[in-house]
Amino acid sequence: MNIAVIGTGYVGLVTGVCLSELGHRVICIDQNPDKISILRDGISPIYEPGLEPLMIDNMDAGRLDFTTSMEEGLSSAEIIYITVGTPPREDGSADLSHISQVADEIAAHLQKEAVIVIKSTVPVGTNEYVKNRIEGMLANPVRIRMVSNPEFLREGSAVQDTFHGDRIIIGTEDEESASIMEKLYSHLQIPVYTTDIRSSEMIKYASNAFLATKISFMNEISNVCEKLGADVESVAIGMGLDKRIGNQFLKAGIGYGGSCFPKDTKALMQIAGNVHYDFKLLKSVIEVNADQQTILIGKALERFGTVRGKRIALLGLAFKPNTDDMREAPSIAIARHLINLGAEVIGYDPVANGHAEHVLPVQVRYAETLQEALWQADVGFILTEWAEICALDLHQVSLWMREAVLFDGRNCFSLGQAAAAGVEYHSIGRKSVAKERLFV
Ligand SMILES: NC(=O)c1ccc[n+]([C@@H]2O[C@H](COP(=O)([O-])OP(=O)(O)OC[C@H]3O[C@@H](n4cnc5c(N)ncnc54)[C@H](O)[C@@H]3O)[C@@H](O)[C@H]2O)c1
Ligand SMILES: O=c1ccn([C@@H]2O[C@H](COP(=O)(O)OP(=O)(O)O[C@H]3O[C@H](CO)[C@@H](O)[C@H](O)[C@H]3O)[C@@H](O)[C@H]2O)c(=O)[nH]1
Repeated sequence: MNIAVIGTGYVGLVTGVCLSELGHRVICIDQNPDKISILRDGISPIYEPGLEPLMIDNMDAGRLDFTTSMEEGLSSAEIIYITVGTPPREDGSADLSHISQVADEIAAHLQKEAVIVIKSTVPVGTNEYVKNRIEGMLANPVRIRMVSNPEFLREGSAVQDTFHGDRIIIGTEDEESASIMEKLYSHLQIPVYTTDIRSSEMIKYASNAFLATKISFMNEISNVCEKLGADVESVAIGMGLDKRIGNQFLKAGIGYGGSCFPKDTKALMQIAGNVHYDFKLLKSVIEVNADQQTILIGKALERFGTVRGKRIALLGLAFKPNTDDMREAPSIAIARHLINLGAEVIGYDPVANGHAEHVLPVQVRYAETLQEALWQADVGFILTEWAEICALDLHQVSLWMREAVLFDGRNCFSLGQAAAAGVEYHSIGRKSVAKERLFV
């Protein structure tokens, strides 16, 4: 089929590339000319494992193209995906200005009947709003069909998730659109669940809010574990053996970050508030997460009294491993806090240093390697569980650092590893390790 994808961010680019890999002819449209020019040169503007080679293969096969022109992009499209951003506004509600702008452009340039698929995460009722907006402004009187098809990919494993996701959700009001979409995805061995549009829009927010709840719940459990001398890693394993609970998303840490959970939980609060519903549980999930993001600083202050003048290495800056995305990364709040407290901060991330420079305080310096970051540091904060960080030889670390005190926000190491290496090690929901012994 001929497909146009509007927006070439994490979702749009991955969607466009994967659909072309399935044999469809895809043109990706973005208003950012720099992005389109990079893409045309066969370079992915985002770090996403496996994406760039797949993109190049499909460009070479003549199935994938990029443009800034809506007119060109929409000229032969049978299916139009909307994948532009829906960032948070000041009050937490979703900013739909990019969606509205795209609706206007579709109305101006659409020349023949098309299925319009909203993949962006949008508040309940947005598909209806977009349909009315386009129909109200159509330059040519053609039929449009709306489909809500929320995206569930995770950054860092986006290509894998697209080809092997748990489910595809299709929200539509007519059977023909449902069968067009089912046919489109028929090469993927992924269960398809078709429902009405409003429920489909809600499934996306409910799913993210539920996963965020799991994380905040485990973070609170970890805080209680610390006070009682229990080990949150063991607790999570024991809980996860119950199939009703499941063993995923039980990892305690320094809170969830990224472009989705923080934004979508706040948006769902607003969506509920708009219909006069006070979503108390979700409010707590958000509050717990805000506190958890800076929990390592509390631990450091408890240990040292002050961090003024201490040289602190932040290991991992992106919000999770295998991505360069810094949106709502816990490292942002942590770096700001440490700088305000008078610490000297040096950051290291295998791929996100460049992006971090734009969002972390200017006082933060950057290292090219883990060794450079840890060299003569008083304290190390582990913020992202990159494989390279979890593979560190702690004995070696103790030789590089001045004081060899680690605060691990991702529980990358076992307590035995830390004790054997002779580092002082404080992690999440577990006993601390003194240089010679374990202590509570
Ligand atoms: N990032 C994720 O992992 C993820 C996963 C699932 C769902 N989502 C949702 O998908 C949507 C997109 O997220 P993202 O992370 O890909 O966003 P992004 O910010 O990375 O990309 C959005 C792209 O849209 C382009 N754009 C904006 N307005 C445009 C216009 N009028 N015409 C053409 N292009 C335009 C921007 O230039 C940008 O390249 C959001 O609603 C998000 O919540 C994101
Ligand atoms: O047990 C866990 C799992 C995750 N996290 C944190 O939660 C955040 C989000 O992680 P993850 O869900 O893996 O990454 P995202 O790319 O943000 O993906 C989420 O957000 C996307 C955008 O909506 C959805 O499409 C995905 O299904 C959903 O998992 C990260 O900061 C993780 O460190 C934890 O703290 N503990």
